[in-house]
Amino acid sequence: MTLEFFKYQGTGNDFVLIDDRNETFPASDQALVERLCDRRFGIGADGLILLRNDPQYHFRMVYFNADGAEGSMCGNGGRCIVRFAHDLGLFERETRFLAVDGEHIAFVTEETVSLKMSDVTGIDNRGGLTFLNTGSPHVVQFVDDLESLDVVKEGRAIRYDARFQPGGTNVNFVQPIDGGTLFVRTYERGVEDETYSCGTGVTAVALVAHQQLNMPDPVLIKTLGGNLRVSFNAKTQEQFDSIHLIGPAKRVFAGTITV
Ligand SMILES: N[C@H](CCC[C@H](N)C(=O)O)C(=O)O
Repeated sequence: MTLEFFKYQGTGNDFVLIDDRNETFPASDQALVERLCDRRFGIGADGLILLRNDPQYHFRMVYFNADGAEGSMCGNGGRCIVRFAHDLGLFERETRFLAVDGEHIAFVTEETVSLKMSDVTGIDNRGGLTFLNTGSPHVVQFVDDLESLDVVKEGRAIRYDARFQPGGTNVNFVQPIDGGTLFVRTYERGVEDETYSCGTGVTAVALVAHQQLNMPDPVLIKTLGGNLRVSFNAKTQEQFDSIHLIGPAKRVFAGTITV
């Protein structure tokens, strides 16, 4: 079988995008998705995303982590599929689409995609670790020297910690740069490695920084792959709506692969 694919990236979080409006992609073949995402034996990506039709929306997003399993919400992937749908001509400036965590609205400009994220209803303390769900589960931990932190080692220990079983969690390490800017590095579940950026992760970080450091809206985030902005409305200290993740998302290349 020959597959046509597109490669997109949003602040270095990279994805294989497939136009699957005719629903021919074998989505239950986990080994195939894993192989397509493999950086040596496949195309290489942090995840794979199918663009499918939906009767009530411009499109539906189906997201798989690099391990081939269907994942929870992916913020950078969401921004990339919005750019993809725009490149396919499915909408002009504003879109409504469906993802695993429900409806999303997004706006595109030449440079950026602004994606409305799900509302956040709580921030927990799990035995000393700050945990919240922004569409995907995230731990947020402040550290002093993020540059030299072993993110894979420290992140993996928390990802598999008993407090977050059975699903596990993504893990974000954060160091404030100034009163409105944070440096973030993320260990991603399902990729089982550090990625260059994680959209639901930096969203979680911004909300926690508002709660714990009084950081005002919007929060600016620096990741290994570039800069993002998170804007939000704080209803209480741990409830947020009108959350938007804003930053670049670009097509890198297109290709065909025989599988
Ligand atoms: N990179 C993604 C997160 C994917 C979530 C995934 N790692 C999981 O929790 O299963 C993002 O930009 O939000």
